[in-house]
Amino acid sequence: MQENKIIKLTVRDVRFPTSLEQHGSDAMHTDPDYSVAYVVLETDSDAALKGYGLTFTVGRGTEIVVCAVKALSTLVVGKTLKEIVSDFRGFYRLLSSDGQMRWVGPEKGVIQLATAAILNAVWDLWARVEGKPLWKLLVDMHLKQTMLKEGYPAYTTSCAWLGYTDQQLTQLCSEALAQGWTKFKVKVGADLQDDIRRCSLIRKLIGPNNTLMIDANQRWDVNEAITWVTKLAEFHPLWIEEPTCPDDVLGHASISKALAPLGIGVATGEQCHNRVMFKQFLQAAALQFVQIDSCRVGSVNENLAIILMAAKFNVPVCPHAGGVGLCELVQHLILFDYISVSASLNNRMCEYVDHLHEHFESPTIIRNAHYIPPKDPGYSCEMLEESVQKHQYPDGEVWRAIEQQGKQ
Ligand SMILES: C[C@H](O)[C@@H](O)[C@@H](O)[C@H](O)C(=O)O
Ligand SMILES: [Mg+2]
Repeated sequence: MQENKIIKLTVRDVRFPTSLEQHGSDAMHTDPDYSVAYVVLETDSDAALKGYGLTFTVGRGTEIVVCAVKALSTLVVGKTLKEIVSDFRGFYRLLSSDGQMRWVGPEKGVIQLATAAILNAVWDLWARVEGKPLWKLLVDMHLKQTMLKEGYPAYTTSCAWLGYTDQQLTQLCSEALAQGWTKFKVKVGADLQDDIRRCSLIRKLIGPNNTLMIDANQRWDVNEAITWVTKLAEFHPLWIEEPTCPDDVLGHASISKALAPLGIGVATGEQCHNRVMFKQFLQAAALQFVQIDSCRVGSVNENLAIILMAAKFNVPVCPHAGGVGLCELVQHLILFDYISVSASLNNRMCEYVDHLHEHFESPTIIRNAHYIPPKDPGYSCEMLEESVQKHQYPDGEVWRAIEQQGKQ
């Protein structure tokens, strides 16, 4: 391998005004502008190879993540890729345990999101240097024919965001059924009567045999979660996602225990800040579905540890995706899980949200409700330069236009 010295890191604040149409809305995030802190690593390689990385965040929070990435950048610039990957564990610890930065984590919150964006770019660079898509770099073995032929099963969250009307829900759900989707997630948690109406509507539309999941985005207390979900049990959801505070391990365990007789599992992970939290959730039997996220924890490194722990506890991994770029990235990890770890599709699926893929150089390919394994080298993080420029906050043309409208 050439040395590939990293000579520059740039990070940009890229936001999409999704809140204008209530895309992505839920019980806690009523006006999310889907955003990324977008990192590009430049190298001195002959081919001027670059690594692209990102982390997903929402609206104004992006500027804090960008700031954290800048603060970490000195730990990366000047290093060679060879140096990094020959002691990746050491490099991971350098980023996550820097003596002057770890106080603001450690390994959680903004600093961890920033670590994820940088490490995602390093993984992307490495996979590009090897000329392979990341999942192949990880499995580095003969391909499983089923994945190539059929892809990895996906579920959709795009039909039933909390801010969507019943009419929108009906239309999107009917379209999705026609496209072959069989697994659907509905946002719940703001108003019980609304939830009953929406779940009943979607259950009627999808029929008794398709799969339904519900997601409360941390809206309830523990007892409230149990009572509320019990009232939705008649719609037979497979799981309740993020029923309560994402840090409340024992609370999740109580909810899991109470809902088990109803055949409803607990899913969580999109805001689970590190592998130690996942370990506790698994040890306490506090979740029945592990929702890894490509941008919340310390990139591929930490997700591999979580995938292996989930296998040890025999709990299926069903990644969180959507946002900006989360589907693009996490598909690599779930392919690795299937090919090298779980070798099972039982109760397993990967989230898919039909938004913002057009801004990526190698957007996800979905066929018949399955993720088709990506073939382009890298970790699928690279965004279209035009999209980045247009959405860069606050000077990109999209944001300038919105500001103008606000003034009129
Ligand atoms: C603010 C976001 O859209 C969340 O609602 C979203 O990540 C969600 O929890 C999901 O499971 O996709
Ligand atoms: Mg969720």
